[in-house]
Amino acid sequence: MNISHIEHIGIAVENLEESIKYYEGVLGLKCYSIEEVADQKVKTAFFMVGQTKIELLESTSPDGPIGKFIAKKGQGMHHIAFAVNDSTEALKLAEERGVTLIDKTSRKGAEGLNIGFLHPKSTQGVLTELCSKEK
Ligand SMILES: C[C@@H](C(=O)O)C(=O)SCCNC(=O)CCNC(=O)[C@H](O)C(C)(C)COP(=O)(O)OP(=O)(O)OC[C@H]1O[C@@H](n2cnc3c(N)ncnc32)[C@H](O)[C@@H]1OP(=O)(O)O
Repeated sequence: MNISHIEHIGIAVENLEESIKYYEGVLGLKCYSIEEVADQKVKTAFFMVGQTKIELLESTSPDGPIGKFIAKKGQGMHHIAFAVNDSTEALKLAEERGVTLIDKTSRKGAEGLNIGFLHPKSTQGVLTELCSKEK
């Protein structure tokens, strides 16, 4: 699997602008990027914390994964993302080790990374993302 570090922690929020005010105004972090990822029906905002990022996720549609998550559970921690060398290889390995995949192969996520998700029902309750840089 070769996980090198926690790439980011994904947090579902109702309103990106309001949440950015908290992360900047209270915690003193700096939002360095806002990006829409149409494929995932989200708008993201990123903050660097050491080597790890916080990724805020606002839904752009009620039927997207974040829209559905917030409707059921409200705002809060949504997923953990690990940096790996090759996300498609890591997905394959996870499947061989008995994990149910959401994505069979990688797709494009924020910041141009190749990403894929493991189903929380087979990862001890935590939605898990594997991501790697384009080689
Ligand atoms: C931009 C990109 C990036 O980083 O670059 C992103 O982050 S995109 C971030 C947004 N995209 C994604 O999350 C894509 C992957 N997610 C998905 O495909 C979906 O959200 C699923 C995780 C499969 C959930 O699907 P859906 O909402 O249709 O099903 P559901 O609500 O019935 O959930 C099925 C079961 O999983 C649980 N469940 C749902 N979301 C969960 C989460 N975030 N963490 C832990 N458990 C979770 C539910 O409680 C439920 O358990 P019970 O059966 O016990 O009630």
